[in-house]
Amino acid sequence: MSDGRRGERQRPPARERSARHRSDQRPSERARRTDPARLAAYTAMRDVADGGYANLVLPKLLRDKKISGRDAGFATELVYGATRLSGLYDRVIAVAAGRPVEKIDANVLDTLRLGTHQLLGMRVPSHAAVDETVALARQVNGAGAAGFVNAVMRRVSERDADAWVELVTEGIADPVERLAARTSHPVWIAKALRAALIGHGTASADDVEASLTALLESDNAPAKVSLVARPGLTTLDELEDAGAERSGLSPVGATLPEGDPGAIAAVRDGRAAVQDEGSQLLVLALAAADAQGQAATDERWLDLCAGPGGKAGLLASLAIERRIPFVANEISEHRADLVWQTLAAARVVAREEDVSLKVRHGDGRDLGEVEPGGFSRVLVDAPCTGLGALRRRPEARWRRSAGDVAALAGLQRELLASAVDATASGGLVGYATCSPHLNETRFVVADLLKQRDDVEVVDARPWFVDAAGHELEGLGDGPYVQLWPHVHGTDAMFFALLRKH
Ligand SMILES: C[S@@+](CC[C@H](N)C(=O)[O-])C[C@H]1O[C@@H](n2cnc3c(N)ncnc32)[C@H](O)[C@@H]1O
Repeated sequence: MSDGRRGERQRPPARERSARHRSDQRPSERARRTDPARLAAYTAMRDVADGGYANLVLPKLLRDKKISGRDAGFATELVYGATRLSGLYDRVIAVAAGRPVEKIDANVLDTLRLGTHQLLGMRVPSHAAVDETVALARQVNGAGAAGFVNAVMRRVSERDADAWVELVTEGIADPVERLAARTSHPVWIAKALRAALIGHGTASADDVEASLTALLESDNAPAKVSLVARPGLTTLDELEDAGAERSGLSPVGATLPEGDPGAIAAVRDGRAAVQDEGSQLLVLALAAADAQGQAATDERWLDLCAGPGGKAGLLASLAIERRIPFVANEISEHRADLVWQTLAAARVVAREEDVSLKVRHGDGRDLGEVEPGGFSRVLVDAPCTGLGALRRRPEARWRRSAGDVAALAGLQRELLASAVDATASGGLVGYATCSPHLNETRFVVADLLKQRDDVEVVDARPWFVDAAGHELEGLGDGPYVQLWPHVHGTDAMFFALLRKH
């Protein structure tokens, strides 16, 4: 369970409140409204239920409501925690309410999830969690619902988190299903991650349970905010001056211990960005690896599916430093616009240095035909399920389905084949996903190798070490690199390096 941050704010001392039962309170007191942070958290939960993304809707809400500092942190933990752990909390709520959660109004259920997270996942004192949740329910769900919420919350507060987890999972016989329930993951994801840990050689079938437990638990822990200092555009010193700390993992990476990254000037104007360090390392590795033949003498780089432009931002700055032309391609017009904006600072420098930097709006599957052999290095950061970044996207695990893996399979293979076609002899293709799922990673590359003999796999591990500038633990037996949150502290990025003959 994640750490909470606070108890009560703007409230009378606990002694005064706990001395009286709620039914003894004056009506005016009973009608008290909840605080802005909890209200914003509830609003964000409802927006997410309507299809929004927590990492987009919540920051906007907090800005609009002028909620900042500790209150913003509290609201964020509430929304992220209650969303991630909603699978587990729904089991708890069902027992406490004496009815399946499907029989509870969806608005009321979100209120209960927020309250349950305060009780079981944060350090909010029980009486504050119950009182504030009832106040929230009265405000947003109505007086009738508030009575029900009060009863359920009181029942939830009777046990601690460990006791509840034990109670709601003790009847599940299958160990992976039980672990999935304990860590609030859909069973299909727990099974796919288990297969990935074994299939990538990170764990053996005999000892996979410990790794799987650590991996699933890492999905429930807030990810640190990682920044990239785009070379030639800013420096780690500038980020340090703005409060970031050098990370030690990526040579261009830093961690922001607190505060809004958007408040940092270098981030605001695109010289730095928020970027997972696994993503940084794979871009640096692709740029460092040795191209051969024509590709080595006539460099031109391509990011085949670049939107919204995180990796393109780093690739472009490296390309400009080496005076190498760079193209970022993206199929979605909106996301191609985002790439254009992401590259704003790089575009200025590219113009000054007279280096070609282009954003192309089009289908990457066509590029191999449109520009056969036209590039020395091609990055395919393929559309994927994102199962390696669940800690950053709290709602993602509940939105994805096993069918998504199959639905993306054809596109991933076509993009990789097109990338190989677009690569010059001796050139390199980097195939990356932010998912460790075997069907999106190794099996995509294996299918390519079965179908063509003009490409070979290069061991990516030495280039990661070269890129990092220090040894990296847990890179496995190669030739692919699979990073893990519980091992490397990064998203579970997969990277395959291929050389065209
Ligand atoms: C995983 S994201 C890329 C993330 C990006 N590299 C970054 O670091 O910000 C995959 C991107 O591929 C794009 N995409 C999907 N199908 C595509 C296609 N046929 N051709 C080009 N891009 C495509 C998606 O719109 C999405 O922006």
